[in-house]
Amino acid sequence: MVEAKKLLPLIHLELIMIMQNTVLKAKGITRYYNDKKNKKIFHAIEDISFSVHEGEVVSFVGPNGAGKTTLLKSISNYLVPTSGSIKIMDIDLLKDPKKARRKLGVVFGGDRGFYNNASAKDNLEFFARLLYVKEKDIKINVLNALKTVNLDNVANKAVGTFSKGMLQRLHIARGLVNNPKILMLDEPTVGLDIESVLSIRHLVKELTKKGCGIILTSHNMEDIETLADTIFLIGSGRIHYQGSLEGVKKFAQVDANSTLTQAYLAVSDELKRK
Ligand SMILES: Nc1ncnc2c1ncn2[C@@H]1O[C@H](COP(=O)(O)OP(=O)(O)OP(=O)(O)O)[C@@H](O)[C@H]1O
Repeated sequence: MVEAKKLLPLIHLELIMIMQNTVLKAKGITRYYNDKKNKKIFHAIEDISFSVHEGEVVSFVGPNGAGKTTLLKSISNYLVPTSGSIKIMDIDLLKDPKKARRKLGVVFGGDRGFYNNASAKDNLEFFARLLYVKEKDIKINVLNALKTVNLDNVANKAVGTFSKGMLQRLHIARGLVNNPKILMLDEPTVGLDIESVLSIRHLVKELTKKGCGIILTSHNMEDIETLADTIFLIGSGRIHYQGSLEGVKKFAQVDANSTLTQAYLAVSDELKRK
């Protein structure tokens, strides 16, 4: 029989390998906007490169207008970057968006986005078809997504009867119907009561255990503190720092017991500078 002691380094190595599998690689992402009023070109994001690995949660933190939305829209195929490359599981998003999109889940959340008179199951089946999920996989994918977010018991209920927390979990299920390797979660806890917030955070952790890479945006710093493995400080369209929560605190030169909010406030002026 193999001793547990000998197995431990192997398990550790396996964990490191899981972390090393890249699910998204963005290189040199730049996006200009045509500022017609002032007759000039405005650089919203400039030369941004980063990777997301299996089971990793990454978050972008920065002031209003830093370029977060532009970046997220670029890497989720809602906006074409002016230059740069984005690979999702080695598929080029810009050259083969339809194929790359199959590996990607995008969750915007909010009160809208579903047909209120239709059931949760029918809504998700509809969105699965829009995402080109194969017809033979639709029913099982939808059921699995509903189970993951703990809504399988209300699969046949009309979405209009759902609470805010249930609706938010349904949004996440919608993002999961194509079994994505990477999930983008935009403000997943906004407007929720504390129990729902905790259930969403728990859900995010469960998804990472299954190997899903997650890009999380949130104005709730506690979400980021509890969930993010890697934090990107973004300002004026550039990444100023990338690292762990501890790393961010060191970068901001705040006490190790400080919160992310305190660390952020210590560098927010610097982030706003051009
Ligand atoms: N369609 C557009 N045309 C011109 N400028 C734009 C456009 N969209 C965004 N911008 C500008 O690009 C910059 C980055 O905007 P973006 O929305 O990406 O920032 P953000 O970090 O998401 O901000 P917020 O936290 O307020 O949502 C801002 O200065 C914004 O005014």
